[in-house]
Amino acid sequence: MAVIGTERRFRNYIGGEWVEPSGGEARPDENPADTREILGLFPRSSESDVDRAVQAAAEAFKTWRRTSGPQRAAILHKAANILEARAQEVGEALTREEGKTIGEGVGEVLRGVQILRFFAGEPLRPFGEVYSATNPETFLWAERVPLGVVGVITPWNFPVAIPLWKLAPCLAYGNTAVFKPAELTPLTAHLITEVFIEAGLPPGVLNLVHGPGSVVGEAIARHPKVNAITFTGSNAVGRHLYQIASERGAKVQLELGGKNPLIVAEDADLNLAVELATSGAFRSTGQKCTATSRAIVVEPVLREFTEKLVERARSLKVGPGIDPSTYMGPLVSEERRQGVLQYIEIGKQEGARLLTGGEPLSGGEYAYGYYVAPTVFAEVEPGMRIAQEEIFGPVVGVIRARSLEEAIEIANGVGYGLSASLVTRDIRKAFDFIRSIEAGVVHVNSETAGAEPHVPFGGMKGSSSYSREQGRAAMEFFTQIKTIYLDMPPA
Ligand SMILES: NC(=O)C1=CN([C@@H]2O[C@H](COP(=O)(O)OP(=O)(O)OC[C@H]3O[C@@H](n4cnc5c(N)ncnc54)[C@H](OP(=O)(O)O)[C@@H]3O)[C@@H](O)[C@H]2O)C=CC1
Ligand SMILES: O=C(O)CCC(=O)C(=O)O
Repeated sequence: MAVIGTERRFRNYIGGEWVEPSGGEARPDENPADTREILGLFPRSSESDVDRAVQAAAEAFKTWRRTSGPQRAAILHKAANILEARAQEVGEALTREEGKTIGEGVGEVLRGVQILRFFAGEPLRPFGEVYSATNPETFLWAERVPLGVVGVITPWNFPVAIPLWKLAPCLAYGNTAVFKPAELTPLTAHLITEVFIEAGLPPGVLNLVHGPGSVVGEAIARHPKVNAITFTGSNAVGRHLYQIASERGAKVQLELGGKNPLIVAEDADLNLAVELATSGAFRSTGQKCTATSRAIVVEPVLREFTEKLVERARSLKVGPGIDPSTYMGPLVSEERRQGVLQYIEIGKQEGARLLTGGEPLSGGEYAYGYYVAPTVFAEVEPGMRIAQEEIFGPVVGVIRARSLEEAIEIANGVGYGLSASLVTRDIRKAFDFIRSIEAGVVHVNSETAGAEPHVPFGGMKGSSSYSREQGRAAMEFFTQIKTIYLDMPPA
């Protein structure tokens, strides 16, 4: 693979201009499939860069909030068309800097296009309600108005889709944004910003500040002029941000982790169940908050399901995501790889049986990448750490259940509640599951991962802060309600 070099220095985008950060520090953006490839150097910005971006966003808010819905809709539509035309290029950049396969990379960009198109429609839809007032001379209504400046802090695992499902509603409802992408995926953030600029977004409405979360993210969360924070990422950082931002009165939205179960009922189509478990556990190298990390299987089909799953996991082609025949790429970083390997050790020490995988892949085409083999554990007990904690890698644990009721109890016995799936042919079992499962996104006969852009997305329990993203539900977070009493002046 070609070494691109370190000559391409990128900048922040603030107040309608590409600007150098205040300090001179830069960070190389590497390809996790081949670390010899450096995609560019990105700013390690400071608090003063954040302040500059927030001031620009606050200034731009004064006019952006007064643009008409159709004007905002036109810009988002144009952004969708531009992104669609650049889907292959942006998808390739995504694969090169994050590691997922090219099919998933381009697919994610096209998902981003759908998200933009949905939210381009939002400013054209009703955004208020008219009431009858006690005084017949009073005109009384309540309308949704923007919040102001929103801090958008995003992770690396969906570096196009997640920023877009936050930025599109943020801007559609009349807010301005300070966008801080993950340090591991700055190039896709740069490309998204370019798309908005080309679509005609006025200066200051979207500001991009690269840099470490502990400096840039923290400064956004603490800034008194940032009215709201929308965050996706780890529980530890999410809870920390919630504390500091909500303490000063900012609105906060968190989308956090998951420990998502796929339950296999006795009557399930086992080939389907194995395919759903494989895709849910190993696509994107397991780095999805919606990934399947527990397969909870009822006893009569446990053995057959497990054998088939192991066989399927062993058959997967692991390699650089840019090769179209690859099923599973590398982990995003060495730190993440070590984190996953540590959990595999913990699983072994806890007494779970490692059936396949469990080791880093090295040599040959793996020599310069962060690869771990698709890993299946059996004899996982519900209380084990590998059955309770988010691993965020290509690891799935098979858990035995004596009945569907017990399977659902095990599924609910974790601190998370993002997504869950049941494989069954029995409609009664499906409804029992739908009613009793503690998850924000429920699937029957489909995998735990994936989300349509026009419907609410988010988790229960420790997986989110109750609010939902995407679809019309996004309006709840990105707007506030203004109630207006307009009395006719005396004649
Ligand atoms: N729910 C989900 O979709 C995701 C969950 N995770 C979970 O988190 C684990 C660790 O992943 P990681 O990428 O480190 O997740 P983080 O929560 O650390 O990162 C998410 C975003 O928050 C930023 N951030 C980090 N620290 C702070 C801070 N103190 N104040 C404000 N912003 C901050 C990060 O910046 P920076 O770029 O500097 O890291 C990044 O932009 C994963 O293993 C997984 O379990 C991770 C990604 C997505
Ligand atoms: O399953 C999906 O497509 C969305 C997953 C997600 O939001 C995440 O991993 O952060």
